[in-house]
Amino acid sequence: MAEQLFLAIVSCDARPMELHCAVALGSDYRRSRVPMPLADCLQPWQVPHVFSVCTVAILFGETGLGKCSVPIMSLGKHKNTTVDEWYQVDPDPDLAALGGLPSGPRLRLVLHLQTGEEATTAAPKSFVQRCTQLLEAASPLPSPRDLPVETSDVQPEEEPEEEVELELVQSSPALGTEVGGAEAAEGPTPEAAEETWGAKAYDEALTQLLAQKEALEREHTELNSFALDSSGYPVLAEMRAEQRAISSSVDELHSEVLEFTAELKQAQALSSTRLATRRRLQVSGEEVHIVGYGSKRSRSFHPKCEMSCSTNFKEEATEHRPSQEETRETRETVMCRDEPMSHASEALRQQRAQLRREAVELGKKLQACVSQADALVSENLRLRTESAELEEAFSISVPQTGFCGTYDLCEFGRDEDFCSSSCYIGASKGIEALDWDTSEAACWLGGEGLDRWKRQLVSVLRDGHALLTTLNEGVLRRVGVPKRKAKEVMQDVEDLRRGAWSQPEPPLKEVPLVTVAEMGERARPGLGWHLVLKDDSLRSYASLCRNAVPQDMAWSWFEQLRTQLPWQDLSDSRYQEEGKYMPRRTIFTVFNGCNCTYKYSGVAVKPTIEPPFVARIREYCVAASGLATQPNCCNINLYRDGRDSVGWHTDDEELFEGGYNDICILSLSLGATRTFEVKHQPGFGVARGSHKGPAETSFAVRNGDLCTMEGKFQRHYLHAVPKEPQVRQARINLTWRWITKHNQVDGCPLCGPGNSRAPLTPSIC
Ligand SMILES: O=C(O)CCC(=O)C(=O)O
Ligand SMILES: [Fe+2]
Repeated sequence: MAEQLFLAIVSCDARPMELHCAVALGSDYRRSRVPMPLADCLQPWQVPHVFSVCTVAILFGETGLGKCSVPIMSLGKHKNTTVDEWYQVDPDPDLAALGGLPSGPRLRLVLHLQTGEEATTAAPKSFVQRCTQLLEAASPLPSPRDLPVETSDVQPEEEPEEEVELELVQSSPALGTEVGGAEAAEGPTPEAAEETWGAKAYDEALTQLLAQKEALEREHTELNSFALDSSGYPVLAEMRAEQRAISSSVDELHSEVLEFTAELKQAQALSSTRLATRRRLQVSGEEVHIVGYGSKRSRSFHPKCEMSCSTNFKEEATEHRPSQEETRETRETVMCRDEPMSHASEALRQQRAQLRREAVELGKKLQACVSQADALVSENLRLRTESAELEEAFSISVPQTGFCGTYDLCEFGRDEDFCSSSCYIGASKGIEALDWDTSEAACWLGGEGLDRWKRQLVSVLRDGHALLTTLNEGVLRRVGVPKRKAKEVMQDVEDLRRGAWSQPEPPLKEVPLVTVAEMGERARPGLGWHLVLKDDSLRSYASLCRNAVPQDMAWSWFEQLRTQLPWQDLSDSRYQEEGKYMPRRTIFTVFNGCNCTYKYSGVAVKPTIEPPFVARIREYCVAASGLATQPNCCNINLYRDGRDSVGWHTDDEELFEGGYNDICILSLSLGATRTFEVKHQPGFGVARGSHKGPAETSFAVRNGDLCTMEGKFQRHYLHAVPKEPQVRQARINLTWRWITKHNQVDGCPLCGPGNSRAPLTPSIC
């Protein structure tokens, strides 16, 4: 449906001489005089979007005095009617900063939002009449009879002249209004306006302000030259000292983490030596058993077994077993008995269990350190931002003293951007190093065995983020670790993770997070955003807004998406029989140059460039949620009927970094009503079968509903849309996400250090 705006600037109660205006709506921009000549008022403005804002700036020559904004939404209730209104002008910050203007002037605008299938480019009669009346009074104009005005209005019957709705806002006495003729009867007295805002007085004030501005700029330049000696700015120096102190605390914490991981490594080494011994002993034990029961296999047991036992084990084994002499004397008897063996292996089992408990404890401590380091890093970031702002204000170039920005190359050989913006010596650094330098990692292996490699790995993973989240068997195999060894390492790592996983997340007051329920309520008050899951200890939230999209619009989007998208049938190589497909159809859209493939549980969904009509749906939904930035990809599912579904899963893929960062996923439901189910993660590293079990929270998702999964939801919770065979209609679901770690393997052009950090809260994502 076409929408166009007619706009006239009738007067400005600041009333200096030679006022001009600049008007912008969407990509259209025009300049004119104040008051606007009628010919300019009759040029319609195409309204690009219901959320567009028309901005009117007032200029004195080239100097901006201020501007006012008219959201198109605010004219929605006055469609096809002429509105005459005074708007407050926000003073230009440069002028306001000089403290010169007591308050902003106001603009008198005549507005007419014209809609309807037959909207023409001709100005509506009521608008033309009103403008002519006011503009003639404000300044000499060409006769309207000379201008190309179409005589028939858009809806002449529905909108007869007498019923024209005019809304007049009364001017404040302080500002007054300068109008003549017919207008004078509607506004405050012209005398009052003259007293306060005479043109002459205004011009003088402006000249004074400009002189004041120049003087301040001179002073500013002088201050800057003085400020080159940073000791002149104790605040800045203090902040630098604080920043240095925090940096060294972060360093201390890292060393602590390194100590913990080294301790763990030692424990692992001890445990694997003992395990190996036990295995050898078990083999020998079996042989004893076989010989004792008269098997034909008659390899000797003692010498071989004893030789292969470590000194360590020998000591333990002798506590439980007869001496060699005794054994020789009673060989037949002893060979029939396996109690000593089972005692020894029981002791080893207990030791192993003890070691695992210790690993869990170490994991907890590690997580506590990681959280503390997180909080310090945020504090550091805050201070850095503040000091950067101060520096910018004073234009001081003081050499950096922290660990950011001082290196040309970071320790992984990346350029300084990689560690400059926050020097987050954490997840991204360790993980990136691992992903990007696999040949380096393989070289560490270099014949020296896994222990050597593990030592290097631990030092690469530094603060433990990657160790806790992204290290998996695949990564180990990629750098050449043999399958069995990779499994062993992962078992230990998962003990560590279990310990860490049970730890609470950092409190909100330390690392703040704003939910979409709050942002949506702020952006669209009364739309109905509320929380359906609030778990502060796990920083996990879900927000819901019923009917965020009006029913008609939602159904028409549903039909458009269903019929126009190139839906794909995916086969999950891990869980699907050959030739069978996942129980839903899918498409993964990307934009802004991203080229990442979406990979999850054995499926690789190639990206499709987001079609323009999907972009419009996205913009609408993001605006309704109050999110500050646009997501850059969307997973779209088509559930053909209630037999289609998605099983328990978490969207913690590396692309979104949701396994360890606060992230946000925004979801729109269209078509049939289905149930959305949520439950806690059973624990990291636990086999998939344990995803069985009932939902803990569930709610219906209906046509036009928006909902979210936020914070660490993807780390701690699972979600699903179960089969509901009674549902006959189709449903489409769009989940918008923010890719923060673009995939190098796919050759995504956005891959690189600058894109590697995940948003910490949805408000800055
Ligand atoms: O259909 C839904 O509501 C959920 C879809 C989902 O979880 C996903 O696409 O990852
Ligand atoms: Fe999901």
